[in-house]
This record gives sequence, C-alpha cells and structure tokens, in this order.
Amino acid sequence: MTAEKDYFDGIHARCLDPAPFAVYYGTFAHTPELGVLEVHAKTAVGVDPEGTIQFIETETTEDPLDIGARKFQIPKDRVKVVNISGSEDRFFFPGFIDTHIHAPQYPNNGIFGETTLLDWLNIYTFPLESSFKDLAFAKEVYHIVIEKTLEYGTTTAAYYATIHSAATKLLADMALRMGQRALVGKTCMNANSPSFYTESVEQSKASTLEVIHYIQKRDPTGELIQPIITPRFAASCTDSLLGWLGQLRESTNYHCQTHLSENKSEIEWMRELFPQYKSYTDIYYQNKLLGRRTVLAHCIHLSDDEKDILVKTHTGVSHCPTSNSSITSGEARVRWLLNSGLHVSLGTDCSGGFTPSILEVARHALLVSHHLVMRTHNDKEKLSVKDVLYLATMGGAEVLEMQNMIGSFEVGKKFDAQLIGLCARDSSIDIFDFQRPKWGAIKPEESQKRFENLVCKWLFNGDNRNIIRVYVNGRPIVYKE
Ligand SMILES: Nc1nc2[nH]cnc2c(=O)[nH]1
Ligand SMILES: [Zn+2]
Repeated sequence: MTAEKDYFDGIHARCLDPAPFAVYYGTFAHTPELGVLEVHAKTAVGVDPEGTIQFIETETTEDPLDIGARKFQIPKDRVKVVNISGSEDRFFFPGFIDTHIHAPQYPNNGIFGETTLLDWLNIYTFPLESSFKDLAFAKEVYHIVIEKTLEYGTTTAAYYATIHSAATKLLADMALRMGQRALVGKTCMNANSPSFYTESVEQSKASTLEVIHYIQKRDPTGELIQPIITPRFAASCTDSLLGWLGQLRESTNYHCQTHLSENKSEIEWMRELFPQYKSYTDIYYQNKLLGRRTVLAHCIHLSDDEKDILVKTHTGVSHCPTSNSSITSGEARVRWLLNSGLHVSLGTDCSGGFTPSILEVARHALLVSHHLVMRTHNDKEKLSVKDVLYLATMGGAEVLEMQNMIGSFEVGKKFDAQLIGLCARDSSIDIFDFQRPKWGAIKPEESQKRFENLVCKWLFNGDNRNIIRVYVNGRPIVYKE
C-alpha cells in the first residue's frame, strides 16, 4: 500500500467534485469594510464551475433560472438554482477566515488549567505535538480538525502543524481533499525546546523546503492549499535559523506566520535570549520575517515603536481573544492597531483558545474590547458587531493578502460562503414576528435595521447548528439540507 493510499483511506475528495453553473438567490450579507454591514435581499449571485462569482444582480424579481441562462449564456437545464428566498431567517455570509490555528493542539481544546503561556507550552502543548510523529494519530486528529472547522464555517485556515514533515504534508493533503482553503506550515523549532520535541537547524531547513515543495506540487496554482513559513516564535529558533527563514521569505514571497508579544514573561525571555535586538518585534524585523504576507498572532503588549515597525512593513495581525483570556495573556488593543493602519484578523489559536468557532472568537473579540474600555475608559476602543464580523472575514483576507479572492461577495472573487439559518433545527436563537425584516413589505430602512438586529442575535447566540451549508470555491463542502 502506498503512503498516499494510506493517508486518504476513507477521506472523500470533495474539492475535486465538479461544480455546476450555479445561481444562489436570496439574502446576502457581508462586511466589505470595517464597520459596514451590507445586506442585499432578493439578490442573485452567479458562480461558474471554477467557483468564481461571475455576476451579482441585487433586488431582482426575475426568475433566477432565467437570470442564470441569460448571464451565463447557456441552456436553462445546465443552471443549478439554490433559492433561499422563501425563508426570511436564512442568508448567505462569507466563509470565516481563521488566521491562526494549531491543528495538532485540537485535542487539548479547553484544557489549560491555570497555566500561562510558558508553562502551558511545556505542560500541555509540547508533549501533545511531539506525538504527531505517529501518522495514524495525525490522520485521526487532522481529519477531525478540518471537519470541525468547516462545520463552524471556516473556509480558509492558516494552520501551524508540528516539526514533523510527514504529518505536515498529511495535513495539507487532507485540507485539499476535504475542500478547505488552507495555508499549512511546518513548525520550526531548533532551540529552547524539550529534548523529545526539537530539531537541528539542518533538519528544520530541509523539512521546511520539503513541505513547501510538496504543497506546491500538490496544488501548483495554490488554488486551495499554499505553504507558509512557520518559525514557532523567536525563542524556539536560533538567530541563524530565523535569518535563513527570513531570506527564504524575502526571496520567494511565501506567507509567514509566528507569534509576537503575547505574554509579559515571554517578552522578558526574548530580551534575555536576544539582547542584541532593540525589541521582540526587532528580532523578526532584522531577520526579514515581516511583510505583507506575514501573520503575527497576539501583538498584545507592543510599544509604539514596535507597532510602527509593523505598520512600515505592512505586517498583518491575528487577534486571538479566546486564547488571550484563557491563558491570561492580556487584551490586545485592536482599535489602536486598526487606527494605526494595520490589517487585523481573527484566530482561534486552538488550543490556547478553547473553540474552533470563529463566530465565537468574534463574540469574544467584541467582549474583550469592552473589558479594555472598562480599564481605559476610552469608549472608542469598543468593537461593534459589524467590526468583529469584518475581522472574521475581510480582515482575514487582507492579512493573508487574499482580498481579491475571498472575504466578501464580489464579482471575480471565489464563492466561499456559509448558508446561515437562524431558525435551523435545534437553533438556540428565537426570532419573534415583530423582528422579521419583511423585505418589500415595510420601509427598506426598517427592514435593514431588523436584519442588523438578527445578525447581532446570530453573533451572540449562534453556533454550528445555524450553519446549514458551507461552500468553498463554489463547492458545497458541508451540506446539512
Ligand atoms: N498561543 C500560543 N503561543 C505560542 N507561542 C509559541 N508557541 C505557541 C503556541 O503554540 N500557542
Ligand atoms: Zn498560537
């Protein structure tokens, strides 16, 4: 039996299913800009077999089948129509983008005791990650992680794997087969790591290249999966490895991800380990690891000078509030980062964070911003429902430099979407008649206001039960009804 057959035994190649010419008709909501929630009822979105949005016709009463045949210039029997306009509680929303998730840590979700970052790594994280040298175990966990994040509406994920190249390649293969858009990184750690879970600088370089080339061979156009350079954090790497990874990033423009300024003891440790640098951020800057396609998780305790380096280099931030609350790291000043011109997105950071749901992370992002205000008394730091949904979608697209491809509904972008049903089976959300938008039957402003309130109910009370379908690249990947 070949290694590949072994990997994929029992895993259906969903992203390879052919897609039809499709017209999705009903209510579409998205957050194309920070603080803006656009809603379009009675709207037809046409998606071609490659999963690209070819047209959007808003406020139309024409039969969606006729629209499809006319716009695609094909016979009606070749057009598939998905019409949700009969259910007022249903709407399409862009797929979520999780810009920071450790796939191998998923079994530890919710298990962190009273630890903070550095002891949490040693007690919970390194022992679990070290077990991914066992491919059968890796397959079991990675299958569940991808399945679960898709079920919670994550259509794109930036994954950290472990130091093991075989298991990292497996994660990339599984995302491709299961139809999730993913950036997959082999975690690099050749310093200050336990003897049972470390690698030499030569091993780290060789396996980084091995994984990158493998992913590129698997998906040459990067349609669904792409590699991402992944130094765990500065403390886990020698200066020489950081420099080599930075050179690789600069010469190739590959994505890059790491952690920055998460915890005060961590920052102090960086000062001791790297006294020759001006700051924690400066370690990454001098080693050429910052840039438009670099994602830095946390960024909680940054100085003004450090923030300015991120602005200058156009580096993106992944805000991980569920993780930051769980392992007591702090409250990131998201409004300050946004007002400085930085792109900010959301990360589950499993298993520093306890949930695979970006909707739940968005909810916590809003609440953590309120906690910040209780300390600073600066109301402007508050994030709104619209703001956090932007961070969960377009913010992620900007941080990954995929803003022309995903994050909102626009002609030319990919149809990565969730079909939300607020009254779906077993939903925890109740909608009363006076709250229904009644599009076309009452004033448009009133319908819009009512719909916005329903989105607030979704943010605070919604979960995977409200996700009826998930589409990636125009393909239905999760299909409940
Ligand atoms: N939250 C978090 N921070 C880190 N810093 C270094 N490694 C990790 C990790 O796995 N999770
Ligand atoms: Zn992390």
